[in-house]
Amino acid sequence: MAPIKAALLGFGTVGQGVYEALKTHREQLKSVLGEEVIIEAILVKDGAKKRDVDEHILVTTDFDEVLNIPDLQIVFEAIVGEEPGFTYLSKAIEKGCRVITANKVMFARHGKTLLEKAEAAGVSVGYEATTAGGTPIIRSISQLLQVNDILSVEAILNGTSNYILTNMREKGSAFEDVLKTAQDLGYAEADPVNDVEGFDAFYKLMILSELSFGSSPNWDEVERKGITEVSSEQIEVFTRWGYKVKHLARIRSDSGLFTASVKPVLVDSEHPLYGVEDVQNAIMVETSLAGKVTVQGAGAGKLPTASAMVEDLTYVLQSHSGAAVRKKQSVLKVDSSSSESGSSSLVGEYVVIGSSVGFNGSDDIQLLKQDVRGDLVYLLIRCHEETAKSLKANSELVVYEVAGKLKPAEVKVEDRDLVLQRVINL
Ligand SMILES: NC(=O)C1=CN([C@@H]2O[C@H](COP(=O)(O)OP(=O)(O)OC[C@H]3O[C@@H](n4cnc5c(N)ncnc54)[C@H](OP(=O)(O)O)[C@@H]3O)[C@@H](O)[C@H]2O)C=CC1
Ligand SMILES: N[C@@H](CC=O)C(=O)O
Repeated sequence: MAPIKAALLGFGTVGQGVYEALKTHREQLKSVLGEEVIIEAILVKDGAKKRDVDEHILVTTDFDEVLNIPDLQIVFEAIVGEEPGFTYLSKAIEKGCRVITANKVMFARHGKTLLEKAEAAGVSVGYEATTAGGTPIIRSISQLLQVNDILSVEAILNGTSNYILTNMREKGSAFEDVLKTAQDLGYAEADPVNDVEGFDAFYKLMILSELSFGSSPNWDEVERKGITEVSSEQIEVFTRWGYKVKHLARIRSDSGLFTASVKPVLVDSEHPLYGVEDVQNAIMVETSLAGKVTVQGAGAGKLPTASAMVEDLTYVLQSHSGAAVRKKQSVLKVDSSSSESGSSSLVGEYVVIGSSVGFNGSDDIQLLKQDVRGDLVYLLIRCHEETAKSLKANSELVVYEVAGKLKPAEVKVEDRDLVLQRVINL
């Protein structure tokens, strides 16, 4: 039988990982697929750069040369940005190729269209690598949880951010130094602003939303924050209080009404994602039958990401449908909101940091812990969600939510006057 002809778009961290994995796992692939997989062409941006690849491989900057390869079956895409990735994959699908992508910026925006195009063309799209690197979350949801309804997803989705936060806490490293290491290790995006400002985790969350709920919230209305505001001093105070800062991406759909956010949140040792460290990602999916299912693995890097792409080979070669294979849940009403549900009947715990923190006029604040560092006051408080919202709106204050502490308002908020007195007198 003839070998399976493939092309590789991009030869950076991920592209090189795919190239290496196909070589080192050639026998395993052959026994699973029944054929060898041969890379015929590699598309790059800089045609002058020397590439260490087998002689028979066409290295080009011209995508048409790639498309014109006779009997091309697979296109792996690992380039950067929405375009030209979307156009290239659209053309490849129209030509009857199966495509496998790691490009989440592109897939978050155009995934639905690509899946529809693939459906029409009778081919399939593998996108496991777009979300959480080597962690097999896409196929876990799409193929192993087809009957369950998905109620919510709570996840650590950016390996770079988790790596930075872990190293700041455990080794006392400076933010910029760890970011540089994450870049050297191939974890970070070509523009690391995508990682540290929360865009990357946001795109992944939107991909998971489409897959889990069949739709996603209005992007502009999802609260998105990165980790650049998290300081070493904050981490030190939180550690003494028994908390870690984790960059959490969360989405819930209640009868089609979304609640979603991507931001740094404090977690205590009871939280299921407390122990997820370094470049690891973890995704906790709350389901109607199976309860909470958590998948954890390397969230970034050359070989874990390549693993996701190479594992997609079996899926795209065996499946003839481009559609997201998980059944769509009925969406009664699609609305969007920020992290807060809008209900004032919830009480949660928050850390508020500021140089002069006072809560005059608030009627529901309970002080749980406090610390003072130089000019800054750190307060752990319990209050209504609405109060937290107004604190967050104050640009003089930094406010972190403590995950898992939002509870119905029957939780008693005690000693209001006494607490207010203490807070104001700090
Ligand atoms: N790094 C990781 O851990 C992960 C990355 N991803 C995603 O995978 C993709 C690739 O990431 P990564 O390998 O880290 O990025 P790199 O910056 O290391 O590599 C990007 C590659 O794409 C090529 N490229 C960029 N733009 C074009 C273009 N317009 N036309 C042709 N080739 C182009 C570059 O060419 P040249 O070599 O000539 O510069 C380079 O080879 C991104 O979409 C990223 O978000 C997904 C999961 C994990
Ligand atoms: N830059 C990303 C790479 C994987 O998607 C990350 O750090 O998670």
